[in-house]
Order: sequence, then structure tokens, then C-alpha cells
Amino acid sequence: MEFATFADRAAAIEAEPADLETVARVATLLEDAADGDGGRTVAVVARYVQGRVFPAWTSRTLDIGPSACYEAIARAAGTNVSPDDVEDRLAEVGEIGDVAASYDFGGQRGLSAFAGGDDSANGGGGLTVPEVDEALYELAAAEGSGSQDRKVDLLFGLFNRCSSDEARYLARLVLSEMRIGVGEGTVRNAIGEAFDVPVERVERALQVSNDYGEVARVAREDGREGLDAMTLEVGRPVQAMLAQAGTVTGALEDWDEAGVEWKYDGARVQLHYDPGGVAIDGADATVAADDAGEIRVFSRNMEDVTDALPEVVEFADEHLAEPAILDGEVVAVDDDGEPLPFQEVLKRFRRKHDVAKAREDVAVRPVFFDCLHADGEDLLEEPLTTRHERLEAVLREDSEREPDEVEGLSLLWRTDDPDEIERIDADALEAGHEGLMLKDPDSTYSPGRRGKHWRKRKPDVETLDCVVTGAEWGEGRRATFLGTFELSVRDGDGEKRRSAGSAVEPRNLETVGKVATGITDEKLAELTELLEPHVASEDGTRVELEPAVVFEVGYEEIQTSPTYSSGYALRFPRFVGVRSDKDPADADTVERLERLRG
Ligand SMILES: Nc1ncnc2c1ncn2[C@@H]1O[C@H](COP(=O)(O)OP(=O)(O)OP(=O)(O)O)[C@@H](O)[C@H]1O
Repeated sequence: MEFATFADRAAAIEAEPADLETVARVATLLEDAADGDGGRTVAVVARYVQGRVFPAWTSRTLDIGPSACYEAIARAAGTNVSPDDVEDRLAEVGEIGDVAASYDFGGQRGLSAFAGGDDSANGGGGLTVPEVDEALYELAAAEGSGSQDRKVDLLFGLFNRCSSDEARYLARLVLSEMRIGVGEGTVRNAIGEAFDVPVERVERALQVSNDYGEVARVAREDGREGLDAMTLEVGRPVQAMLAQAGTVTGALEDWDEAGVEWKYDGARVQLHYDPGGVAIDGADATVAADDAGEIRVFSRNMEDVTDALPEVVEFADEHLAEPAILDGEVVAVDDDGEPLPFQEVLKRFRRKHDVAKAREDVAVRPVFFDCLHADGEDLLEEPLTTRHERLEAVLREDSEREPDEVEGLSLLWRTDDPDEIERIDADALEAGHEGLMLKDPDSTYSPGRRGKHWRKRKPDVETLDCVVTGAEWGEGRRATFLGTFELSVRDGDGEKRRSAGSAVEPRNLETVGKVATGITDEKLAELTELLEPHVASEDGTRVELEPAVVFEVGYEEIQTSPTYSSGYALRFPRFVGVRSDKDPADADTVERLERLRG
């Protein structure tokens, strides 16, 4: 296919306002791109309409900045045009495609025009889509000293053969500004329409391959059967499944049992391990195959972060034996292996230089919660419980080991008991993690989807200010800290008395729950110092406190309860902070609990 034809079609697609018509136009473009070249042109066109030069799964880029592109345009436009002129025009016109289209590149064409071709009508230089693709791959591959000049030369060579419309879309493609209104869904539907294959099968093929070009090629060459035969490949990243916000109550209503996991506060990683060490075609390998095999680590956005995270590479090297794709989180840890806040992981994540030094400052540890592929078998369509069993098997080096002894494994509980979930939540927070993930145990893995099958516990929208009226001395290493704080709210009488000017007395406070979670050792020490002067009496480990300190507390739900004197209980209470600006007289009331309950 001529690049001029692609440009014409792109212009028509850009001008088309209706979605269905856009799909139809893209479908026709794909059909017409079938040049009898084994589907190569179809693949390129399926990427270009979305403004992609490379498959979605690769982090490869052209590595060319706007100024190099302005320089190439200026050179192709003639001796009296400078890169500054191009930039000035861009400032005027506002869009690089229009700028590129505004020059006449014919004067520089020289030999290529002389060589003929029937492009005189459109002023183009007979460029074909595969030629553009080849040149852009060559441009991307240019590295080292002089590579920027080489890139500009290659781009100049292309612009020099462009008509106005070709130049418009080439410039946009190169600067990732295609924007002709064609999104992923449009291309997916267009592939279905063009090659008469069911859209769900196209969707599945896209999920496993992450490459619109390859899916278009296979759909054209081998139809539905070809698409169904496409599989995951170790070394080619998969889009991460995402979570929605949700509640424990909602999860237990929707599912017979909830899958419950700790939510780690780190950064998402996908580990690809192939002991055979076979490099994947076209991948931007940074870690070469070594004795340990091929190991790659990708970020949530499928960026190759292998070099930045040697601990994950070492983990794979030590613990894995069979080809696998694992989904997990990398968490920053202190010298005792205790988790550090998320910001610490970011210091490591995309680090390109001084990785060893950065590693000394902040160490990271991977935890895996899913297994997408093991030993030649794709598991995306298996239920979560099966995938988790495979994960356990992949990570377990010794069959005697209990799941909680398997290094790098995130545990999965299945339960319909809210109290058990509360305990798991408390343990997660106690261990310094973020809270809970709730997952439908029967759900398949849907790459790139933010569905209802994975839910992160909804952040607390409303918080309550509660008076701390009691506490318990901790156990073990926490024996010198007060913990498990009893929370109370004011009752209506307290409200009246306050307006009459008197202080709140303990009997005007009604208990509403206990909070033990969401508090680090450091914070507990601070709270103990704050509360100890207010100890009114002690009975064993139990302590009564004069009302003096107000905690801001999050929760998931307010339930009626015979356990507490207010008649209500906070479900999943968590410590948010001390309201040192508030007195007990400013704490929330039973009436507010009633109102919030609705
Ligand atoms: N056990 C777990 N299962 C799944 N994801 C987990 C787990 N533990 C931690 N996570 C992390 O939690 C993320 C989902 O939570 P959250 O939505 O807070 O992440 P985000 O990246 O801040 O935002 P979002 O994914 O909503 O854009 C996952 O992408 C993953 O990185």
C-alpha cells in the first residue's frame, strides 16, 4: 500500500464524526492493506491508525525529540527554511501535522522524483507503508554517537518523499500525535468486521498478544482459528488486571465467598521467567539470557524495569524453575524486612543509573498474587483459585512447606465471614500493609480491565472524630505500648450540657468500637506518650482513660450492635490520626452515627 493512500484514508477517518462509520472506514482500510505480503502491511496499518509504530507490549520508542523532527522537516522544506522557522510556524498553527503539510517538499526530491513512479499527481515520492515502517525501525535502532544525526537523516529521507498529506500523518506518527479519533475499541471492531471474525475472539487475541498489528495480521491470514491459537509468550508483557473500589459488605453480597488478600503498598510488577533463556523476537532485551535463563520484569504500563530491580531478578533466579508469568507487587522494605511507604519504591522503580547505590539505600522485595502462565500453559481463563494454586506450586520449592512459609507468595483466603475478613485486615495493617483486596474466587484474569472482580477496599469517605475512653497494654514487643483503643462518641445530653457551658463527663460518652489497626509501632509509641497521663484506672492490661484525646477514625459501615453502649458499632474501624485541634466536647455524636447510617 502506498503511504499516500494511507494518508488519504487517515484524512477521511479524521473527518468522520460517526463511530460506526469510523469503524467501517478503518475496516475497509485494513482490507485494502492486504497486499499479499503475508499480512505485514495490514499489521503496520493497524498500528499506524492508532498512532503506534511499535506493538503495544514493547517499550521501544523512536527516541526522537520534537527538535530533531523540526530539523528533518526544515531540511526537506528547502535551504531557506530553518528548524526555528518550523517551530515558529508550529507556535502559529498549533499542530505539527498542519505545519508539515504546509511546506512543499518537492524541491528536495531530486533523484527519487526523477526515478519516476506515478506520484506526480499527488506530489508524493511513491513511498509505501512498509518502506516507512522499515525506515522507522532503522531510526529507532540507531544508537550511540552520531545516532541523533542518523535519525534526522532517515526522517529527512522520508519527508523528502512526502506529499502534503503524507507529511501531515508522518509528522504526527513520529511525534505520537496521530489523533484521528481511532481508539483501541475501533481497531478491535474493525478487525472483526474486515476479516469476518467474532469481536470477542479478537479481544481475547489482543489480551494475550497486546499487539493490534499481529492480531490484524493473524485475523487476515488465518481467521478465527488463527486468533484462537494465539497464546501468551514469556517475555511479552500482558496488561495488568485492575481493581475497582468496593466494600467487604458488597463483596459478600455479590459472591458466595470472597477471595481476600493483603493489599501491598508498592508498585505493580510482572515477572517473566524462561529457564530456556530464549529471547523474544523484537523485544528490547536489557538482561541477556544467562545461566539462570531469561528474566524480565515489567511495570504496570509494560515498561521494562528489569535493570532497576535486581532483587526481583535474583528472586526469580533463586526460586523459579519452570517458565512462568507472575503478577505481583514490589514493596520497599527496611533492614528488618518491614514494609516502607510507597514513595520509597518509586525511588527505585525507574532508576537507570547507580542502581547498586540506590539498592543500598532502599531494598525492595517482590510479592506475587497471580500466575498468568506456568510451564507452557496459559491460565488467563482459569478461575482465580486455580491460578493461585499454580502460583503456590510455582513458588514452592519444597512440598512440605505451608503456604505462609513460601517466600514471595501473597496468601489468598476464601471466606464468607466478615469477622474473619476483619481479622485479615487487622493483620495486614499490623504488618504495615495497605489493607485488603477482595477478589471473586471464580473470576478469570482480564488484562487491562478495571472490573468488579477485583476490589480494593473503598477509602473511607466520611471519618468520625471519637473520644478515646480506654485502651489495652500490648503484648510481646508491644508490651510497653497502649493499643486497641476504645472509641466513644457523645450522646445528645452531652450536646445540651455543652451548650450550657459545662465540660463533657465520661457518662455522656457512649462506646462505639475499638480501633487497633492502621497504627505503626512508631505511632503507637507517640500515642502512648499522649494518652498515659490520662490513665484513670487499670485492671490487668485494660486501662480506662479520662476523655481527653480525640481520634479521627475511618470505617466501612455503621451497624447496630448490642456490644457497645451507643447501640452502634463501627465496622472495620481504622485509625486516621489524632485531632489535636479538638476537645472531647467537639467529638461526633450518637445522632451523627444515626444520620450517617441513613
Ligand atoms: N494482593 C493484591 N492483588 C492485586 N493488586 C494488589 C495487591 N496488593 C497490592 N496491589 C496493588 O494494588 C493496585 C490496585 O490498587 P489501587 O487502585 O490503589 O492502585 P493504583 O495504581 O493507585 O490505582 P488504580 O489501579 O486504581 O489506577 C494494583 O494495581 C496493585 O499494584
